[in-house]
Amino acid sequence: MSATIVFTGGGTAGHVSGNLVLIPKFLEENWDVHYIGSEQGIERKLVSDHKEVTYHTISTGKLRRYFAWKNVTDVFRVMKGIFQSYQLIRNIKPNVIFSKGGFVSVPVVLGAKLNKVPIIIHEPDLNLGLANRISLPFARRMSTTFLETSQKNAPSKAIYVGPILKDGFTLADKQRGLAFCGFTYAKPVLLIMGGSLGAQGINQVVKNVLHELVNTFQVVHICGEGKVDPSLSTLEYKSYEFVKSSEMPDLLAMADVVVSRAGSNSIMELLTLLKPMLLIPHTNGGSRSGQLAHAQLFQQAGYAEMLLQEEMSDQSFINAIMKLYENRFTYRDTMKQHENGGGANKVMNLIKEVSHQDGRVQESRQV
Ligand SMILES: CC(=O)N[C@H]1[C@@H](OP(=O)(O)OP(=O)(O)OC[C@H]2O[C@@H](n3ccc(=O)[nH]c3=O)[C@H](O)[C@@H]2O)O[C@H](CO)[C@@H](O)[C@@H]1O
Repeated sequence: MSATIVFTGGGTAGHVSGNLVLIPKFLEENWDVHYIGSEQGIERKLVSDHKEVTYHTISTGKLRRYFAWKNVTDVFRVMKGIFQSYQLIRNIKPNVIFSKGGFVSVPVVLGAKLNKVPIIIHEPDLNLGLANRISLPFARRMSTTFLETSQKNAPSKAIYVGPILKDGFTLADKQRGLAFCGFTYAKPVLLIMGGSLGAQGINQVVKNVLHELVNTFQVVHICGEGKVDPSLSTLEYKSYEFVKSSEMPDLLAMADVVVSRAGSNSIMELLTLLKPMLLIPHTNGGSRSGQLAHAQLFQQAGYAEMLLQEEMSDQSFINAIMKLYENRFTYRDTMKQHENGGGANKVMNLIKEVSHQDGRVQESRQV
């Protein structure tokens, strides 16, 4: 092994996806790759596809910005997680820790700091997430998906790299996407996705207006775990709980227009594939301002239309989709002017640079 890396991040797919892009690249270069995540979180399932990665679990608690009794018990769970991370990292002796954020990452970052292991965090959102806000003072560097984030937060540590996208996006294939859904070229395709955890509000409105949507489109809908309604399935409407990340690029390539939450990775993938998008930002809980800011930025740039969930009705949903479809070529032309490639390689170089600066790569070779 040339060196050892520990990845962390989880809670939603958005806090794992960049890691899933980087892991195969480090494995290819013979790094010893470990992941520290939670027992039940989505990260465990997603990372399990990579058999060469050693997955370690720690106790975690949710970071809430509001008062709840669970905050009290969660303090103890987080303390336990810090202790477990400290011991794990002391045994693994990694050269570097890479954190993609989410609440599971905080104990790992603190455990790394206590072991004096260099930490790099990646911030995928325009506004710093709570976990990364806590982690930033302990991190050596922070890579960012948005240029504005690197300019506004700790510019001496921050480096803009753009989104960490799967290589699959450059090879995405419309025909494979159509075959996956059993669709044809007869009608345009509308892809509806409610973020990696699904979106109940969007699912309900889709159900209400499906009969109208299929007059114009073939519709593929990613609903979230346990939310598929098999009684709605037809030749022109396919729904899935979650689509494997290896299959996602083909599904996006197949779409003529997309309705989506405004999670950072999703909107950057759509921008890369020049997909006109109707963004319905997540409006509950902590990430409210985060997704709203993304949607506003993309709307102002001319890449997207935005519809607020609290203002959404069956009719406004249909109207927004039809407007998007009618103006699809204008959105595409505007998106062509945006350049956001190469993020994964830039982060990889940063990780190697920090590992080497620290001198630990040479040390571990001698062992
Ligand atoms: C509710 C919430 O907290 N949302 C946050 C979460 O979003 P969320 O977890 O939805 O993350 P993103 O939209 O950023 O990314 C989702 C990723 O999952 C993939 N995918 C999605 C569906 C599917 O069936 N298969 C699949 O592979 C997408 O291609 C994408 O790569 O993390 C993002 C990144 O920090 C934030 O911007 C969001 O605000």
